[in-house]
Amino acid sequence: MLQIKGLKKSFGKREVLQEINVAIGTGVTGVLGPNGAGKTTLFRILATIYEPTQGEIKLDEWTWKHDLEKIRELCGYLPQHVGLFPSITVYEYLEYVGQLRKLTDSKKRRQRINQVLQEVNLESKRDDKIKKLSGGMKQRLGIAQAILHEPKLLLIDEPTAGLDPEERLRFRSLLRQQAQHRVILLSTHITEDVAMTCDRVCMMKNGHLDFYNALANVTQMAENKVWSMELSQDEFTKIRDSDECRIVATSETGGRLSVRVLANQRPIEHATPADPSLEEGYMIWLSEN
Ligand SMILES: Nc1ncnc2c1ncn2[C@@H]1O[C@H](COP(=O)(O)OP(=O)(O)OP(=O)(O)O)[C@@H](O)[C@H]1O
Repeated sequence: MLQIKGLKKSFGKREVLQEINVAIGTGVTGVLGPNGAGKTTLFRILATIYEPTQGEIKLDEWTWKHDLEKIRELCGYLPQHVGLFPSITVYEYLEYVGQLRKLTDSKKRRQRINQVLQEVNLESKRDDKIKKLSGGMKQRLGIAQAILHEPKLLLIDEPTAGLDPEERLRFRSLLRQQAQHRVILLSTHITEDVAMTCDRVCMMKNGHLDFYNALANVTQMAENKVWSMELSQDEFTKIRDSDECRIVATSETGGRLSVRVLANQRPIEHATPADPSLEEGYMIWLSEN
């Protein structure tokens, strides 16, 4: 269990994290938030790169204040931009990380590398130079370096940006496989990553964090606020320019526009209520926070 109490972080006079209080168990927890919300700052504190300005963090019985070395052993981190060495092979890189991570017994280290290569499906690439890997393969190697020492807390910062749909699916299923005995935090802007991968979700804005125990609680925020309708061009222009409505999807068939709109009131007489998505719940949360 990861417990964060009264966590604050300031850079100079700027308060970037404001009084974060949350307790997170095993499984994948999404951390959704727009640019600048404070997600990376939170992850860097958890990864022991930044020190908090105030507050307590605990993983099971270990604390960030008193057990820093132990926390470093228990924590795996895939940053937004992982520094892989292009001219060495996949295996050589994991050998290097294994030594940094104090896997000192060479036989056990070799076994663990082989096991992880299998888990992330990179066995056939083990002797390829890193520069030859695709973006998705590099992200999978990023996960491999983060889980090599079998961490209890796994921090993954925006992993699917720039991946093609197939690699994105593969990455999501890899994360799910890792979730059984670990606390995994997945930072992302992409609600679909959360919908497909996460057991629960936190939402961050301006350094403030709200925790939701089930994704359905976020989806529900858009209940009775999503409408679908067909519109003429004139009607479309009216709705688009209205302060009361926000168009979230549009498609065109035979000159008529099918539109999905977020609005507190029925935006036009023939609009029908629609089932909300996680993304729409998130958009409502963003507009209200
Ligand atoms: N080292 C630093 N010094 C000063 N300000 C910083 C520093 N690191 C981050 N910030 C500021 O803190 C705020 C939160 O940044 P952070 O990178 O944590 O957000 P984020 O949610 O990860 O955003 P993104 O999705 O764009 O990565 C931003 O306004 C950023 O400019």
